[in-house]
Amino acid sequence: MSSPGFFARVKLVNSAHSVVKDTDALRIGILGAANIAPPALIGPAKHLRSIIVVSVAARDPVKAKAYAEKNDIPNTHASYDALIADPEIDCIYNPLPNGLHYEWTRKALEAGKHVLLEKPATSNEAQAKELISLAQSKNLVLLEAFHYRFHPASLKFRELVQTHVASGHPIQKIQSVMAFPMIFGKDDIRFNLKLAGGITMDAGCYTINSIRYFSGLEVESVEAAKPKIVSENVDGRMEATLRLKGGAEAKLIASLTNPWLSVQTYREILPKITVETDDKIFTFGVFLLPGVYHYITVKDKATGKTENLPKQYGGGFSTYYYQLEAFVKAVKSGNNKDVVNAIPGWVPGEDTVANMKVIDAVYKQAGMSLRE
Ligand SMILES: NC(=O)C1=CN([C@@H]2O[C@H](COP(=O)(O)OP(=O)(O)OC[C@H]3O[C@@H](n4cnc5c(N)ncnc54)[C@H](OP(=O)(O)O)[C@@H]3O)[C@@H](O)[C@H]2O)C=CC1
Ligand SMILES: O=C1OC[C@@H](O)[C@H](O)[C@H]1O
Repeated sequence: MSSPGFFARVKLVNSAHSVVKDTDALRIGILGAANIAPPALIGPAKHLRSIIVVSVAARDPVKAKAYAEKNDIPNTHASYDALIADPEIDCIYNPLPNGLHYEWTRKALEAGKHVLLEKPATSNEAQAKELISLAQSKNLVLLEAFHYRFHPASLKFRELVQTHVASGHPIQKIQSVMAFPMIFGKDDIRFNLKLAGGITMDAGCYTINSIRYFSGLEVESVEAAKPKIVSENVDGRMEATLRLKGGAEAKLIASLTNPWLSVQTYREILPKITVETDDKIFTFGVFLLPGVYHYITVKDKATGKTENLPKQYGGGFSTYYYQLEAFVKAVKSGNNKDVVNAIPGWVPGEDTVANMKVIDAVYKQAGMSLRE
């Protein structure tokens, strides 16, 4: 497949030309008229024959209708409960605020629906455990939307690191950064404690997930956690040091409060993961949205030379497209474990629980209370 150029990629990842749908296409409904749904679900679904976005429910039915019209969604439901209860719907997309993930995902699973659930999965580890075991007991797919993992560039970077590790070079250090200035207002759900806000939940969940995913190592302990508190028990920036099993040190920086026009913003604006072994430093820049742009470099510590690897744009689709394709495959397989576990980038239930466990541990280490 040839790779499109930068502007073609930006256009493609945002484009929404519709393909003809399969007669047995999955039918998915959206909980809430959320901002993330158009790029994360509605657009990508238009490219896929095997899934149709059939409805959206909002707390205000007028808002749901306007959203449906704007996004070419054929139907609306008068409430979240009504959407979940609809027997014509196979799957639910849950992009509600973090603090509502558990309640509405549980309801959807209880109603027999497969769920694509926005990150972070729940407010804390205990809730994640409950949801995962409920999904397993009902043989339903529950996927936490760590979309970046499914993109060809992420798969390539992981393979690169893992191959080097397997050749006798264990990871010594790893760092993941996702730090932006104040792009959301103070009233945003991300800073609302009642809705399980906080930066460790928001950008932090990606940094933790990427450390675990690319290293293939679990977190042994959280050794330090330094928050910048923006309101009671809400972190606007978090820096933490983790110890991974086997001894490697991991650092995360997550922020949504970097000062505009500062050196800090300049240094941290691009999400970046760096993995260091005894002899090499692997870097994956813009690992979160590699469909738009990314770079992968390998620096040889002895010679100081840096190799720039070919970019992996594939067909130029977004991370969300690849994620949705994986979700559909899992559901279509009947949640067959052999199929699901072989999907590159898949986020197994235990992975979701492990990620929430680290978020809890960061909050504990920072002297903050867990989200509820
Ligand atoms: N995967 C990704 O790249 C991204 C993921 N996210 C995740 O998606 C989720 C939603 O984020 P985002 O789309 O930016 O958020 P929005 O604020 O745009 O949407 C959240 C939706 O939740 C509904 N809602 C229900 N109860 C409340 C309440 N008490 N207060 C506020 N909203 C409520 C609203 O729906 P209604 O229409 O019913 O009023 C609203 O549309 C978060 O969990 C976030 O972490 C966010 C951005 C990127
Ligand atoms: O991808 C993202 O970028 C910005 C964040 O605040 C958001 O919630 C996250 O999912």
